Amino acid sequence: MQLSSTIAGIGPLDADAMAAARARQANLTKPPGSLGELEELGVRLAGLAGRCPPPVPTRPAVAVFAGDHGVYAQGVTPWPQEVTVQMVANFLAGGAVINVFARQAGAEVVVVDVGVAGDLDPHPALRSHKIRRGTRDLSVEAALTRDEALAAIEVGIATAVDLVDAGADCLLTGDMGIANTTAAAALVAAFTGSAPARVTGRGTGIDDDTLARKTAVVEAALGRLDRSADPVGVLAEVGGLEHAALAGFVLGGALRRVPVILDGVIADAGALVATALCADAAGALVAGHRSAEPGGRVALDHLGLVPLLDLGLRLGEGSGAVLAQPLVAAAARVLGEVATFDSAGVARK
Ligand SMILES: Cc1cc2ncn([C@H]3O[C@H](COP(=O)(O)O)[C@@H](O)[C@H]3O)c2cc1C
Ligand SMILES: O=C(O)c1cccnc1
Repeated sequence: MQLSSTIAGIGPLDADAMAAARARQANLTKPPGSLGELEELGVRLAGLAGRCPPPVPTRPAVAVFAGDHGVYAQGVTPWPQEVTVQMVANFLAGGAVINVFARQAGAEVVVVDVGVAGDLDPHPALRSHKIRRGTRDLSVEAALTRDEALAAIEVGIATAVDLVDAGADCLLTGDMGIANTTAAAALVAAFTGSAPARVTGRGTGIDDDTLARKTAVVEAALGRLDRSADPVGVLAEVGGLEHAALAGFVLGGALRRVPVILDGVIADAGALVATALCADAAGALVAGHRSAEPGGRVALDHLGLVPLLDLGLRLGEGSGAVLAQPLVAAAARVLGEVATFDSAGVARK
């Protein structure tokens, strides 16, 4: 599905449904505001669905977008690049953390190859949309051409639309790609204007020397960036194929008006791209958790999102999004099922 027509189809949250949800929150048998962030989340879910009470999402689907990174060559991660392809096989075999958490939450898992450097055997849960075998090295040249970035965005849009049209009512972001926290840091710096040192973190667990090298790599990429570039131009210069696909996934979810629960820093970076392309896409976003990666916090602040969980997670794969999904369902369910003061005969002054 095309980016331009997708953006044109995304509208704002429904103000009437949100007003109805706020009024209803005030009449439910609880002190006003006592459910904290879940109350505002319920209001936003009503605005997204265009009705109050909003539907309770019961069929979550997580899409794990996988790709490799040319910047791996700069020594920014302690893990071998083959781990990307090996972990994709692990996802398909059902043995990774995301599979375990998805079984716990009753979520479907699909894996989307947008740019894994190695070959993958066909599998029913694998969608093969390889755009190229890994990006170019973002520290020395543009990671992607504009056409490659656009193609990856459109894979993400199509994945979201396809999952929703097949019955999913809540989309969860996932990622796999060794070295992808470097590209995520570069995107967060570019879209928020933050210094690379503030948004570059230890990823899978790097020592001080590697962190210094990783930060210098992000600085080099940012130094090359044309400040007048549009969001797709910025994405192509310093991003990754999975970040691009995640941006499209957010847009596709917003188009279909279902909540999109963000996982960690890779998804947060993708959401920055998506909202730069279409501000109204922000209405579909739910921050599943706050990643331990510093760029995650900066991105969520920029997006104005309050994370539902803050567990020090730094895995990716979609793990934090899947853990947060029951909270999103609970926020919707409250509006439909909690008794009102009148219906339950509970007094208030
Ligand atoms: C075994 C393993 C499983 C993972 N699952 C997610 N990631 C996460 O770590 C990677 C990013 O970190 P960095 O930028 O430091 O390489 C991504 O693949 C991300 O999804 C994993 C990483 C490893 C090693
Ligand atoms: O925030 C994340 O999703 C994350 C952090 C570190 C490594 N991989 C993913």
